[in-house]
Amino acid sequence: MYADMNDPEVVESLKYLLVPQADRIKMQAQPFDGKKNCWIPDKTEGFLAAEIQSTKGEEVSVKTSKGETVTFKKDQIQQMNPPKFDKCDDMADLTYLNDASVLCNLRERYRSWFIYTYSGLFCVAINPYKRLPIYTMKMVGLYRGKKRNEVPPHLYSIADNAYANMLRDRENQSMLITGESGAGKTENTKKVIQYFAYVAASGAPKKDDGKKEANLEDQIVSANPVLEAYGNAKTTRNNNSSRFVSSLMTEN
Ligand SMILES: Nc1ncnc2c1ncn2[C@@H]1O[C@H](COP(=O)(O)OP(=O)(O)OP(=O)(O)O)[C@@H](O)[C@H]1O
Repeated sequence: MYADMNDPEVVESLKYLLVPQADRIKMQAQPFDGKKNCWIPDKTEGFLAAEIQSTKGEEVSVKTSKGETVTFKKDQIQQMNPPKFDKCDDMADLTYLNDASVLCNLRERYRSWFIYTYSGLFCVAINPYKRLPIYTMKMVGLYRGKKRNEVPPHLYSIADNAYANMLRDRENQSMLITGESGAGKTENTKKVIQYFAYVAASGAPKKDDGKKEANLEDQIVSANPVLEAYGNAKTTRNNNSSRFVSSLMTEN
């Protein structure tokens, strides 16, 4: 199994996974001053970008991206990462790992329908509430056997790494899928099972009538309720997680 990067179906899927190089170059060209650009708290947006105008003792006067001038206490302001980190794939790479930078990175990615973002060993998934063309057989081909940094963030990569670890170490692997109600735990669990089904089916010998592949895949997917019941028993409700955000992580 492999993916042809020029295949129109693969190109369409990558629109929902990979930040185009041209966009990255454009983002990096944005003016930025590490001493002035910052995040401020905002009632509706959570955090807003702002520019420091002046500092007086513990008070900092900023101009927000909405054009207002507001004064905050120093400790209410959070440092902003340079534009080269905009829409970054792995938030563990951020220079400043504060709430504002993490949430605003997830928000910016979600605006472009990039629902998966790594945070170190975790993969954060945000519920898109619509079907994205990122769970196709061709996407399985793209992620199969690839290292995490060779492909854009996807839970297929987490699944594939777990599968590779199992084959290499001959050890059982587990995947923790956690998040609040409606975050997408069940959906993502199904996608992981679907990935293993595709991978297992593609390696299975075909019957004389050539129907073996679909057969094995159907069998694995039909075991979904059993696996799901097991998965839900392991799931913990994480009250700290943002609404509709779930995280996935493999453990040895
Ligand atoms: N990746 C996704 N793509 C498309 N739709 C999704 C995705 N993730 C979640 N959804 C949508 O959100 C709904 C809720 O997701 P899901 O049932 O997986 O949540 P959950 O975390 O298992 O909730 P609960 O803990 O209440 O069972 C799904 O029925 C589906 O419509």
